[in-house]
Amino acid sequence: MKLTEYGNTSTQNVVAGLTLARVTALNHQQYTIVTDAGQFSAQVAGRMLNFAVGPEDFPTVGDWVQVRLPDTPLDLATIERLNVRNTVFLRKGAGRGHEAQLVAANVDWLLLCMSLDGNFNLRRLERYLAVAAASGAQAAVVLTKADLAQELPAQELAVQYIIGTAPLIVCDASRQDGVAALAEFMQSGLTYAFLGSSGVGKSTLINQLSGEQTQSTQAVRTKDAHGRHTTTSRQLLRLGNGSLVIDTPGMRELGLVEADVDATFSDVLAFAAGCRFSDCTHQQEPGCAVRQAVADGHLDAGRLTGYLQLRAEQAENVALRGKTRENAKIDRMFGSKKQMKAMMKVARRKRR
Ligand SMILES: Nc1nc2c(ncn2[C@@H]2O[C@H](COP(=O)(O)OP(=O)(O)OP(=O)(O)O)[C@@H](O)[C@H]2O)c(=O)[nH]1
Ligand SMILES: [Zn+2]
Repeated sequence: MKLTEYGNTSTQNVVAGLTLARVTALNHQQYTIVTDAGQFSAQVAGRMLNFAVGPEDFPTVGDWVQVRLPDTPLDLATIERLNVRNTVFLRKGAGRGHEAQLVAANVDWLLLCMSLDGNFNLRRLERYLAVAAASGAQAAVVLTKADLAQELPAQELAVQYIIGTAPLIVCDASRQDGVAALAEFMQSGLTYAFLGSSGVGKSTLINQLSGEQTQSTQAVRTKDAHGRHTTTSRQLLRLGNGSLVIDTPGMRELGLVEADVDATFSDVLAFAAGCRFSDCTHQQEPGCAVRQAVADGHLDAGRLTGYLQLRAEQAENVALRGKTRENAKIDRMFGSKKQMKAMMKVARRKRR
């Protein structure tokens, strides 16, 4: 095995005694890495754990890392350093927490998957595009289950309007050559991450792309409470054509963490330039050119709804993130907010 088969090797200097590696799998804090010397299980060095402030400080699938190799191949390698990322894809953690969750790093193309059946939703696609725009990776849209589409040409047109010049690939995995267009799109040496709601057919596409070749490295699958198969761990696979693929767990909902909403709504912004007030929220102000465009039929009302929704969510996130950061800083400096208050009390007493 050659590490160069696992992507365009990071150019960062490797510290003496350490070895360059790429993270190819992550399952419950257990890493799998590849190096020129082969594949190893790995753990994160204690030193890295101590200095980690947020989830971004931990390696994730796709990361380039520097490791200390074990004496025997059966022992764990130790990840000592995390190389600077070209791109990173974050999502809001599941549940009530606002912690960001790393999905994948050093991805060249995000393949935003949406099925053409009942799951088809343009507002959700806008959400994925906004997150993709902030990731640094390029985005392409993959429409799946074409065999179940009710009105394929109209759906394609609607998607094309939203994504502008981004590539659009339509797949029908129920047909023999249903993923041929996708296979042709994917280039050797580049890293692709499939993103999309649970059940849109990501794993099916990946299996068809890889054929028999990845049997031994198949993503770990477990049955969830409902007895459905769900992708639970993330894995970077090398396809026969040399391209690298990251399957990500299906998401019920993609929460915005880092997002570039404006980048996704150039049509809305173009109309907004004509609003009477430069800080127009396009909701009730007089002289709003965006609402006028909707009234005149020049702009789809759904676009404005999608834009306002994502903008509001983004604003809420920025505020929340500031708070989370502040708390993390306090914890780092004082151990906890309680300790900080106790120390401030002592300091005030001393000053008197
Ligand atoms: N009719 C039809 N069914 C498909 C197609 N592609 C996938 N399916 C079916 O859709 C279901 C879900 O497919 P998966 O590939 O497991 O979906 P996934 O996106 O990987 O789901 P998660 O692992 O939960 O994220 C399976 O029953 C597939 O057989 C398609 O092109 N046409
Ligand atoms: Zn306006």
